[in-house]
Amino acid sequence: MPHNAQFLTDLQGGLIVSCQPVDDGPLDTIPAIVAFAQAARNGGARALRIEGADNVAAVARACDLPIIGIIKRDLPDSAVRITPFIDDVKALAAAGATVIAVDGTDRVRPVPVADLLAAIHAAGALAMADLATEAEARIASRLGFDILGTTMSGYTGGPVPAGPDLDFVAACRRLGGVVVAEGRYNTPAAAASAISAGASAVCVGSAITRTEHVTEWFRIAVDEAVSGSKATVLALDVGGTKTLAALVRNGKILERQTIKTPQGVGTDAWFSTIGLLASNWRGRYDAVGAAVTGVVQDGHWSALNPRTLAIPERTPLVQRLTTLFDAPAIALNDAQAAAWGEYRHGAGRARDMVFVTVSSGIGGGIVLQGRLLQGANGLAGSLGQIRGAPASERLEARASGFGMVASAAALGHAATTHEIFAGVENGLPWAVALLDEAVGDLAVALGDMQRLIDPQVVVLGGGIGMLPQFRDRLVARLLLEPSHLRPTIRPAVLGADAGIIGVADVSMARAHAAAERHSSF
Ligand SMILES: CC(=O)N[C@H](C=O)[C@@H](O)[C@H](O)[C@H](O)COP(=O)(O)O
Repeated sequence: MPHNAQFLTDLQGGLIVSCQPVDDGPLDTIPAIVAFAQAARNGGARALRIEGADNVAAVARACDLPIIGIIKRDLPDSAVRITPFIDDVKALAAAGATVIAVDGTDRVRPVPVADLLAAIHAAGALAMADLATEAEARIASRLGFDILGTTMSGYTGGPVPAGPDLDFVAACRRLGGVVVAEGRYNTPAAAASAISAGASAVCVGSAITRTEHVTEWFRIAVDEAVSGSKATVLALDVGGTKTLAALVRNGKILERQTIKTPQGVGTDAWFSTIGLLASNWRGRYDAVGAAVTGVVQDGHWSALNPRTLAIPERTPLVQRLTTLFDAPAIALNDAQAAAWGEYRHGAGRARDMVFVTVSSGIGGGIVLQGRLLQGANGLAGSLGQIRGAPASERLEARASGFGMVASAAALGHAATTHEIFAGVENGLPWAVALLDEAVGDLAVALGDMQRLIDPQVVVLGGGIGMLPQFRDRLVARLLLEPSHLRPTIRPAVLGADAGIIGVADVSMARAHAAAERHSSF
């Protein structure tokens, strides 16, 4: 193993291979990780990035390359995942890591970054900071980290960008020291561009050791070539107040328009308004997907909560959309669609996940073993509809935006949700008590849901669910659950786009399946 200072010199201009297979996938085993490490060495990698103390120890025994060690944890009360604890640092050092990387982002964390850095140096290892912004890089550099890594850029909120963050590499370069470009260097050309942008070394993971991801990249390219234009979806998200229409291709929104959802105009007028919304996109899409508030069963749409949107019982939505847009159409409940969107392109990339949206109402969606559950009647995942006890009202009537506004009114406060949250911010006791009660109700429901479905992650979205005031309180309440029964909450990353991205994905998959059934080979 090279001496530390020598390692930093040797790393200049080198390729680091991150051997982190897809979690729980068939290659997520110690022998496979060791094999990846040896293969990377044979291919000319200068160093390895390995997750988990056991994996680091096994790779250190079998391969003579220096190791950047990390431990990833999903914490209930912090979004920080990479090496959050001093004990993690000690375990990695004992396992043989030359460098130990920690999340260096400016987020709520269990142990200050400076303490982790001191522990790494005390253990005789080099320290790498995994960063997302220039401000964080400046702090990490000042603290004395040996390596600045661009690892976290694009992963601290919002949709993950398609390409790497070369500007951030250049910004780190300007700070001086050793810079590792990491994150979405998915092609040799992208890795080379990192060096041109000023990186000392490039770390590549998914493109080399996540076979599932690479397969998917190829599969999408082949699908597009096979189906030609069969890849653009006109996606609609019909909510109680707003309707969003977009052209979506492979999880990316190409163009979008929003209108106020037509209310009380009758079904025919309603459909012609929706038709007009997309009239200038005619000929540019091959399939249609609608994510709608309410229940969709066999292509028929019914209101679950007529207060949100009054539509006639069993409106033949799919048939009307097919005729209106002259393209194959599908429809899904909006929360189910958003669940699929977050699962495929957002924060829910786990085998089993539940999506919960808290906004004016409460909705949910369940993805188990990679399949979206719709249920026999289209109701699967309708968390807002559960009662909990015979005399109880639905959860939605208590813990949603509508519910909180009604509770405030019952207490004599005519307040909007916005005003309730402002009241919480200003410490008004009635507002704080009301929010705590809503959060308490949701925490019980999520605890019960965890017992029933046992997902790996629960992605929390919706205008209210995304508010830190709401999420932090919910996470704190869930800490009262025993750890093995406690949901792991992750903030949604697709925001208001989750529904259209999800429904477009399902619509595209159905269009491909139909094309395959009709193809002649
Ligand atoms: C954000 C985060 O947690 N990144 C992780 C850090 O270890 C890994 O999941 C990445 O695979 C690694 O950074 C390499 O990046 P890419 O797989 O894009 O080549």
